Parts: sequence; C-alpha cells; structure tokens
Amino acid sequence: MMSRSYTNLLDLAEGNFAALGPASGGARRRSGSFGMKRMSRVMTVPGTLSELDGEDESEPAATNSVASDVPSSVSGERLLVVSNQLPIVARRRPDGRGWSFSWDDDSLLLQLRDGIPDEMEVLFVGGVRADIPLAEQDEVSQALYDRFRCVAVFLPESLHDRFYHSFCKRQLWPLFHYMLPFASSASTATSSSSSSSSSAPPAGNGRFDRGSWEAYVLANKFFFEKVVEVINPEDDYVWVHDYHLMALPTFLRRRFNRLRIGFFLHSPFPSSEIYRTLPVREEILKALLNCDLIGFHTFDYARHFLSCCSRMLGIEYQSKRGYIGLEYFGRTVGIKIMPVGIHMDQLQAVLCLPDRQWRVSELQQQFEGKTVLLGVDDMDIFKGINLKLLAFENMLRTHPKWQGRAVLVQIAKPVRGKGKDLEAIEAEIRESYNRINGEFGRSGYSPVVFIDRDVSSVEKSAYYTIAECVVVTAVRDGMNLTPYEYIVCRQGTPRSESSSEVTGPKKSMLVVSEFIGCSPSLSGAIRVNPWNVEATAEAMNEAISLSDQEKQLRHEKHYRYVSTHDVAYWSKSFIQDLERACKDHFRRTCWGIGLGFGFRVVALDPHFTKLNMDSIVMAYERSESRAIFLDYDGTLVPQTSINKTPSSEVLRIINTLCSDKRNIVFIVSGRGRDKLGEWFSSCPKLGIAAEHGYFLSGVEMKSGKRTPRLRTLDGWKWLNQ
Ligand SMILES: O=P(O)(O)OC[C@H]1O[C@H](O[C@H]2O[C@H](CO)[C@@H](O)[C@H](O)[C@H]2O)[C@H](O)[C@@H](O)[C@@H]1O
Repeated sequence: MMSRSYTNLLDLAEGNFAALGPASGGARRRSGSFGMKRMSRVMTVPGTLSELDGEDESEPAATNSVASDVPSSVSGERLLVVSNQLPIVARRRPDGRGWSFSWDDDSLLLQLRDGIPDEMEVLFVGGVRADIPLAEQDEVSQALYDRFRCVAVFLPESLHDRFYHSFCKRQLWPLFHYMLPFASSASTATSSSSSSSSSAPPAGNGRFDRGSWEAYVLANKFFFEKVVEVINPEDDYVWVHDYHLMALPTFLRRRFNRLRIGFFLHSPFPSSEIYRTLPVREEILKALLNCDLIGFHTFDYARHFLSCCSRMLGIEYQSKRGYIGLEYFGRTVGIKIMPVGIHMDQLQAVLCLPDRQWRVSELQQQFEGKTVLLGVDDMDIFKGINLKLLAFENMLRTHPKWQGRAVLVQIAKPVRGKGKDLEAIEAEIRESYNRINGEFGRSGYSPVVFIDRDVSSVEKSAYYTIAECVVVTAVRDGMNLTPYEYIVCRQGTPRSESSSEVTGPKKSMLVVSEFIGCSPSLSGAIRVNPWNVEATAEAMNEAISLSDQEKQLRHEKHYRYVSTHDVAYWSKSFIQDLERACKDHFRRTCWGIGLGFGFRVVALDPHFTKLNMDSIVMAYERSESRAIFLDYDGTLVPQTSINKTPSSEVLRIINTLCSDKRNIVFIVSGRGRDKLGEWFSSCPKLGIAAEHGYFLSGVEMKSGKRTPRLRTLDGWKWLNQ
C-alpha cells in the first residue's frame, strides 16, 4: 500500500500542487513562524484568479502569512534572495548548548548586497549549513530572522537527501556539466555506496529517477512556503539562485501572478543536445519562464538556454537594443548575460591582515629559487585536477629545465555535496602526484605539493601572492573565480606595495580552460583544452617562460577588468535589469492558467478584459447583428492534434451559427485557401479569411467598398485583396 507521502508525490508529479497543500504539520511546526499573522491573498485581477488557479482559499495561515515584525506598511522595496544555503556560518556553542551564527563573508550571496540600493532591504531565504536538530529549529529560525533577516528553510532529512544529494548532485549537476548518465555507468555503480542518499538511491548508474525529481519539486515547495511567510508581493523583488531552485518560480508565479522574479544560474547551461536528454526538460524550462529575468554567466550558456526554448517549446527570442527577450504568453522574459565578479574590498582587506605578511614570507622562504604554479579548486569531478597533474608531468618531461625548479602547488578544497564518482577521481589524483614526486622529486624538492584541506583566506591569498602562474583545467565550471582572486592578490594593495612582499612590476600569468565561465573575460590568459595534456603542458611552459614585460601587460589588462567588474557591479546590473523587465507589471492584466508546470501567466494590456461566460451569453442574446471571428488551429482543432481536419461536431456548430440570420461567421486563419475551402465546403454560409486575410471568401463587394455580406457560396470564389 502506498504511504500518504508517496501519494502526495504522485499528486505532485501529476502537476496537482494544490493537492499537496502546505508543508506537513511537522514541517510547519518546525518552520519557526515568527508569530505569523495572516496576510490577505493577493489578487492581481480581482475576481478572476481563484476560478482559474484552483488553489484552496482556506489554506492554513502558516503558508499565507507574513512575519509579524515586518512592518505591515512596508513602503520601500525589498529584495528576497533565495538560495539553497543561507550566507550564514553556524557553529555549535562550545558548551554544546545552542548555536552561534555569523555572516559567511565568503558567500557571494552576502557580497551581492553591495550592489543593491541602500534603501532596499535585503532578506535571505535558504537552508542552514548545519544539522540543526528538530527540537532546536524553531529557536534557530527566530534567531536567524531577528539578527540577520535570514529565513531558514528546514527540509526533513530524507527529503533533503533525495533533493540535494540525489537529484541536485547526482542528476542535474552532472548533466549541466555535460555528463550524461550512460557515460559513467561503470564507475557510478561503485561510487554510489558513498552517496548519503541512503533512504532512496537514484536509479542505477545515475539515470533519471522520478522519485528524486519529485523530491526536488517538493523541496522547492518548502522554499516557496518560506518565501510566502515574509513576502510583500506588491513591493518585493525575489531573486532566486542556482540550479537547486529551478522549480520555485512556478510556485511563486502561481500564488503571485505579478510578483517580480529574477533567477541566476551559477552553473553552466549545457548545449541543447545534452539538455534534451533530461526527462523533465520541458518542466524545468517552463518553470524558469515564470521568471521575469533569467541570468547566465556567459553568452554560450544563454544561447544554449534559448535554443532549448526554441527546440523544446517552440519559443523564439527577440533581441532589441541589446536586450534579449522571450515572449511567453504576453509576458516578456528577459535574458541577462553577466558574469559574476569578486568582492574587491573584502579581498583587499585580507591582503592587509598582519598575519598574511608573515605567511607570505614563510612561503617565499619555502619556495625560494622555485617557480610556483598554483591550482586552487574544489575537490570535485569537473575541476580536472588530474589533467593538470598530467600536464605538469608532461611539462617536466618535455622541458627538463624545469625539473628541480618548477613546483605545482595544488589546493583541493573538500566539498559538501560530493556528487558522482568522487572517490575514483581522488584515487587517480593521489596516484598521479605520488608518481610525479617519485620520479622527479629529490631531497628538498617535491614537484607537487598537494593540500587537500580547507585553507583560510589569508593562507590562500599568500599562495596567490607567491605564484608565478595560476592554472585552471576544469573540464566544466559555471564561472570559477580563482583567476580573479589571483589577479587581485598579485596586484596587492598600496600598503603591501610599501612592504617587502611585492617588488618590481606587478605581473601575473594564467593558463585557463576554455570550458569555464570566466574564460571569455580573460583575454590575456593562455586558453587551453584541458583534455589536450600536451598542449596544456606547452601552455604552462609558455606562461612561466614569458618575459616579465609581457606578464605585466597581461596582468594590467586583467586587473583593469576584474577590479571594475566586481560582485557589486554584477548584482547592481542584474537588479537594474530586473526592475526594467518588470516596469509594466502592475499596469498589465494577467491571468494564471494551466496545471503543474504547464502553469503560466497570460499578460495583456489593460484594455483587454477577460470575457465572462454569462455576460457573453447575455450580449449574444440581446444583439441584433453579430460578427463572429474564429481562429482555426487551437480554436476549432486542438493545437496538438495530428489530424487537422475539423470534426463533424465543429462543422455542425458552425452551420448552426451561420443559420442565424443575425450572424456573420468568419474563420480567420493563416492556413491556405485550398485546404480551408475543402474542409468547410459543407458550410455554405461561412466566410473565410485564408492566408492571414490575403484571400477572402463569403464577402461581397458593393460600390467599390468591401462590405461583409452574408451570402450563399454557389461555387467558391476567392477575392484577392
Ligand atoms: O555544491 P553545491 O552546493 O551544489 O553548489 C555548487 C557550487 O556553487 C557555487 O559555485 C558556482 O557559483 C560560482 C559563482 O557563480 C561559480 O564561480 C562556480 O563556477 C559555480 O559552480 C559554489 O561557489 C561552489 O562551492 C559549489 O560547489
């Protein structure tokens, strides 16, 4: 027998979101409702929404309420930043009682505040990066809200496993990084034991698993409910981040038809040839199209998304004066291309810390007389760390002058969401650096220094400072900010300049993979195909062999770009475009239609009103003379039907309408006159405008004027205008 929760998921897969209702009682209890008060439902068009979206007006208050301490007359606009994780560091107190929280200064989500206008309050909605026991969740929620304006989302453990570890990290994330399930069938079988999704592992070999997808959608609904608790839909903007929350815009749009919603994808968006293998490809595209603005790091990611919309949904984009937009049921969905940047002030503050100077001196001593190439990567399967080691090995072999002189320092930061196949990759990496050190190492010289632990920002910046070149050989990465951080650290600050740390001209060199998001912005880098180990080895050799003058020129060019295109520049630009994309929102009339992921909002100019059946019937009965214009495809025959011939029922209805002397009935279609003539040959009193009105029948010409006259068609006669 199916459990209640399972039937809920089936409802959800069927697109029946309403059947799921709000989060379960337990989840609501855990939600930390800040002493919620009920907020009246927001109607975008009074009287029209409820009949269409089928949501239950009697929903419990917890999903339809607002934080009591948010002033009810909030006049200023606010920004709700929604992401899988809050920009918060949580630590258990040393005595084990309770938690202490602080901002995560390294989080991009926190840093983006710098580009947001001062008068706009920023609230964060997301998960907490710690296992907070159920009994403590209410208290934690309240503390996070009171002190940080952070709204915590707690998912039940098994849901979190299936949402994050299964669907996000084992299905979406690999696919968005171009890894198809079948390509990894052998290794996934072994590595699946390392998955923390103990409750329900995905289908074998990383294949699409519907249960995990349903968990993903349900988890997104939990996030939605938290947004609903604090949102002020007429004033707030919502900015959703990354691939974990791609279903969220549909939930938001269903509830608040005119909410201003932006989305930024931090990962790559793959080619349509990869994306179209995803069984829920249309659902995700349609969910994203419920946003007003969708952002990508690069032109290529945006291009792939647009071609998916064209190929899978038949929606074409338009480009006007530098803005790209997709017309989706009367709404324009903007496309934004803007790579993220780093936080300049924060990085420069690290450069001024006193213990950094000390660490730099220490490293300078350690690597005295050596040329340091540096890699700083997350330990994940797409960072191409082993390819980098192979290239370095190749360089030592083909350019023996570097033996004893070149050192590759590789920092590999452990990650939380391990994704697929990580253990196998780690073993490969270990084998490579042991081999290289075994073959080329000697007393006092280890060619590869491998650091597989978290390093502090001070230590990382010290490594950047002493490195002659940074090498990024990721096979795919959404953006990758390592090169940007390196450039800023090599530039130093006026204070570090006056110290002994940086002498001579500022210079830096980069070898970067052509498959990462930052690559197009680094025109002075040596770009490589990391799969080509020999070419990467040559690039490394070239990078460290160039003249200082050349390194300096490249550095200056990069520094100019990186220092002016920082994280604030990115967020400011995104919010400005979001405002622009939404400027007509409250002027337009909208209706929500469709079920599940088919839900969309139809937006029309204000002079359009939705016809009401009773008033149509009344007006019809009262009128003495009527003109009835009927479109063909999608009106008289279903858009999706293969057989386009009108049914006998349609022909009968048309003839009934035509037989009333007060009616003039026309079919208006883009279809050709021959086909329409053939199909409606049994409707002698019907007028037809074929080929978008180029050919007309059923129209009489009177004294040079064209006046529609009802007439019997004795033999077809087409009038060409
Ligand atoms: O591991 P997850 O929690 O699923 O998150 C994935 C990664 O997200 C962040 O990186 C992504 O965004 C960065 C900024 O836009 C971009 O530089 C990077 O290329 C993207 O992958 C996060 O910084 C990583 O730690 C996460 O692994």
